[in-house]
Amino acid sequence: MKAFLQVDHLKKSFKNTTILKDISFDVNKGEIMAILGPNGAGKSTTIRNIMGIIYPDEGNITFEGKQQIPRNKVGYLPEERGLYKNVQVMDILLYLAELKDYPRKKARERALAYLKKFGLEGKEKTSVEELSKGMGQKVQFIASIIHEPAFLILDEPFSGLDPVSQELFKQEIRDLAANGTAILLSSHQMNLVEEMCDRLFLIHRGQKVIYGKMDDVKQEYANFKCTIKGTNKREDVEGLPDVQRVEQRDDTTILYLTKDIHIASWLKQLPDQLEVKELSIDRISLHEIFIDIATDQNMLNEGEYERA
Ligand SMILES: Nc1ncnc2c1ncn2[C@@H]1O[C@H](COP(=O)(O)OP(=O)(O)OP(=O)(O)O)[C@@H](O)[C@H]1O
Repeated sequence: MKAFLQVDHLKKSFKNTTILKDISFDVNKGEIMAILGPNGAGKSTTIRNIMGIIYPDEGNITFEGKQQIPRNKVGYLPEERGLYKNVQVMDILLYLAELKDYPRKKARERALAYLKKFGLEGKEKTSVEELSKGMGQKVQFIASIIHEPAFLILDEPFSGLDPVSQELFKQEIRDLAANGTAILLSSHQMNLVEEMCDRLFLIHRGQKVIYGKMDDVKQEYANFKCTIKGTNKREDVEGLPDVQRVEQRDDTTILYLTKDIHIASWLKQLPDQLEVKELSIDRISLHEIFIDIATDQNMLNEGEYERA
């Protein structure tokens, strides 16, 4: 796959504080790449560097091999929402398309089609300030893709959307990638990231922690967990083989298991005195992997992971 965006050894400090320490990743054409990390990790700072809003202290950012950002080929849904308020929906969409040198007639056609798709048919003449939060977000999303960008940055695209609208956005983002758009997506909604993204780049305190294909990351980090309903003492389960961590709440015990264990064999050796009203085996989710990293639990202490 060909990279549209290449970020190499990005470093950025504000005053005397280093915010980004040697960040490198790329985004290929036709893929959805997630940039993830706890609050304050440096995601928006990375995106602002890519967009040329701020400049890196060190490092290189290239678009199809060139240093200059090809503004007309880039779409950006920023974290800070806000379109001009006192303007009609169609006018703002056409204005933004014009800024990208996109033909007016095509822009109007696309705007109408997207407004219809997102349930905003007939809102062309509505003033932006009269839109609800979710409606405003839909218009801003349309604004970011009206000019058919080859590279799209979406910062928290799902916030404030109802479940139906989330599905619409999900499908649209997938379709854009399927048509060759390179997409960099930042979101705290791990379930959506897990479903949608091809690769992920996870930063913590301005440094890379995980960079790789979603499937490989899950394979590497999504260990099994065993959830048991029943009254069991912590000390009775803590000593069981291959148990890395135990969580207990009321009569539920969750045993986080070590990597690469054989589940059938592990189940066979559970002691007879264990009270089991219900038992389930699952792989931990990206959400749980994220929490482990954000709270500095053991998982990644053995080193970094890269398999992009
Ligand atoms: N203009 C600035 N001046 C000084 N510090 C800044 C500036 N912008 C960001 N920072 C700091 O850089 C760090 C990273 O911020 P950033 O906004 O990139 O995080 P983020 O990963 O996008 O977080 P969130 O998930 O909360 O949006 C934070 O500690 C923040 O306080």
